[in-house]
Amino acid sequence: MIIEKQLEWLDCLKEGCQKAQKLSKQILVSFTKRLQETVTPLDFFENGRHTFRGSRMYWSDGQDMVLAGAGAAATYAAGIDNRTLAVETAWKETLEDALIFGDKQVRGTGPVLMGGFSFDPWREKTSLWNNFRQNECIVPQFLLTKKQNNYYLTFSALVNEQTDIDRLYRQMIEKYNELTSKCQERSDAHIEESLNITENEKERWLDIVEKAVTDIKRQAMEKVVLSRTLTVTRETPFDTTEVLERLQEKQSHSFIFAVERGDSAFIGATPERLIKKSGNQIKTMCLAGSIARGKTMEEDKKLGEALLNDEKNLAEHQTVVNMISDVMERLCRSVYKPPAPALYKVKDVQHLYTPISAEANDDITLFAFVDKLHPTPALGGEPKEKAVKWIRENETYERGWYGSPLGWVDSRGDGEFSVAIRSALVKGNTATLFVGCGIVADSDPLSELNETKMKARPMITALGGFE
Ligand SMILES: C=C(O[C@@H]1C=C(C(=O)O)C=C[C@H]1O)C(=O)O
Repeated sequence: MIIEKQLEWLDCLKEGCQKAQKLSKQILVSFTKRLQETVTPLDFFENGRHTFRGSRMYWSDGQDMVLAGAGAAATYAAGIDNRTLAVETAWKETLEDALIFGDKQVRGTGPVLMGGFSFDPWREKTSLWNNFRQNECIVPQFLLTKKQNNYYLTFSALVNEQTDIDRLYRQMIEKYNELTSKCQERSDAHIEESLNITENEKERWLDIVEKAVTDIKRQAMEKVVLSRTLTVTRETPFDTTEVLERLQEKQSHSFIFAVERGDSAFIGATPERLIKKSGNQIKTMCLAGSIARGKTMEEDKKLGEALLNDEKNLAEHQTVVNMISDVMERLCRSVYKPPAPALYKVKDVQHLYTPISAEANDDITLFAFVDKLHPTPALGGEPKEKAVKWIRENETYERGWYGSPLGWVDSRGDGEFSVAIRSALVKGNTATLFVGCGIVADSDPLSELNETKMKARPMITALGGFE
């Protein structure tokens, strides 16, 4: 521990308290320092196991950025109507008077809002997701940002005129020491145990797919994405860090995430980006249309080629391209997309993929993109409102945060939201896995069922099954 750095955080808190007195309001104070001695994001996450259980979050972009948050300095949730913009407005109000110290140039440092939104706020809540609000973004009290090989730690706190600064400071330094201490070897702790896998309401799901096909043929809608759940149990409780570690090991190029609330954790490794914003530079992607990976390179290539030429999958994909392009044309200039989809290969599955880049019009925020894009027809359908209503009325379980925007935004407005698929909600010794697929006029229920089985494999592996 470097003494001068500790004193800097104390000074920041004192300044925050003075400003809170002057303005008679709560002030968000944050302080970022570059870490000389590194603690990996997974160690940081694991170190928070006792003190921060239920308020930890992990998010990796699968490239060069990992964020790990512990504790909540501030929490933002909103009702059903205009929820994305309501969270954004509250966040902007906080930022107006926030005191931000330390290095301000690095993306994903300083006060960062991390969290997500449920798939459909109008869907009735069930006990499955009882630990998760419809939407919730938090500014972590401690945020570890790994950017390439640089590590930054951001402290954040809300202070008011009454805050006992010395006490808060002492408590935070104690927790900081705990979070950044050397982690014991975890791999020994891995539990090899057999899993019990149940496919829930399989027959009923096949009927729902058939009903969707009938409605699509009647032209009630063009496409709808239907999902189902599998329940995976074992004798002993699942361990969030262990699952994250396996995802990180086997699917390091996907967005890897974990959000803990109460004694539940929503975990996954998704290939799908909803939106990334750096300054005015925007990146999004259309990912729809799926086939298995081959057992040999040759088979893999053949399957890929079949997918690239399959009319049903191309049509499913095009629906997504049309909708996302339309949103991009409205909110951006210089929209670029390749003329035809390419393949995106992940563990066990390959997809049709069209990346889109653009330059955002001035004043268009990351939240505005989230608001307009979610759900794309890769997770909802087309037309959006009809498909989401159809899902609400016909799917037999609550999606909760599955298929929803999950990510972060910093005080500069930069950030990224992934689409939370290939995921599971883990609670004790039970994991609920979510898998879905796009249904169009010529969908065959049994092939769709097989597609969802294939999509469940990576998560089952991460829970300790298969391999
Ligand atoms: C809905 C899921 O995946 C989505 C549906 C796809 C499809 O229908 O081909 C492909 C990728 C995702 O956009 C899921 O994995 O649960």
